[in-house]
Amino acid sequence: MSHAPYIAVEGPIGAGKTTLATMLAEAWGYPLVKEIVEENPFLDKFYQDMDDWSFQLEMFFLCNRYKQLEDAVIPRLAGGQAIVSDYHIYKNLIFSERTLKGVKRDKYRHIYHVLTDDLPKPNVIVYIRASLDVLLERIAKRGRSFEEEMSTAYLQQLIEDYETAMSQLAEREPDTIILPVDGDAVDFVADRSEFDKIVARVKECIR
Ligand SMILES: Nc1ncnc2c1ncn2[C@@H]1O[C@H](COP(=O)(O)OP(=O)(O)OP(=O)(O)O)[C@@H](O)[C@H]1O
Ligand SMILES: Nc1nc(=O)c2ncn([C@H]3C[C@H](O)[C@@H](CO)O3)c2[nH]1
Repeated sequence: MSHAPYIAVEGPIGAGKTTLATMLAEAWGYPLVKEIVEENPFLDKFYQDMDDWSFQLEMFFLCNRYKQLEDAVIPRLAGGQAIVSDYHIYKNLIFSERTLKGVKRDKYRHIYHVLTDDLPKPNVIVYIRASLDVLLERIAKRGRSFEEEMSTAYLQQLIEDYETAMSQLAEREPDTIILPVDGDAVDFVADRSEFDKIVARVKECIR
């Protein structure tokens, strides 16, 4: 491994990333880098009018995640210490390729690569896959008001975008191991033994 364990959890909206990343960080006593959601000033506007607000939202997420990497991830890895994150910065590109068009997409791609190409990459991405029905149920259960505006078609598209993006990432970054978890069948919240199996699989990757 090129640096200390850096474990990211990924998957489409509501898959359980924060839940699993929190459990993993607690199990190992590693710090957790968590996505900023409630303080995001553009999310509710974005869900009301995606075309109008997508560039602002994508730039906000990108700058925010870049800052978290700069402040929390890079210094920790430089000190030889492990960290868990409930996202991989690559998700910015998964979303932006879907939400942006034309000149704004080109500009965003450029800024994304300038900012992220030399950042440390996770050793492992735990990729939670889940079906549309399960995601819809979890999003509804969580009850964030701005997500009530989210269309089913958008969520279905993101499920497919994640599948494509994860296989492209596996080819482009062979040093990052992608561990798929079946989020429909594996309930790591209710069943501790399922969580323990995920822990064991991640451990295998970071030995
Ligand atoms: N395995 C699971 N079984 C049942 N409920 C779950 C499971 N994992 C997560 N949940 C619940 O589903 C909801 C969404 O989970 P969570 O917030 O962890 O998802 P997320 O992937 O981080 O979402 P987002 O993409 O919005 O950041 C929460 O209410 C959480 O308690
Ligand atoms: N457009 C867009 N780009 C992103 O990079 C991104 N990251 C997360 N999200 C949305 C999903 C949840 O509603 C909520 C919390 O994850 O924010 C995003 N939306």
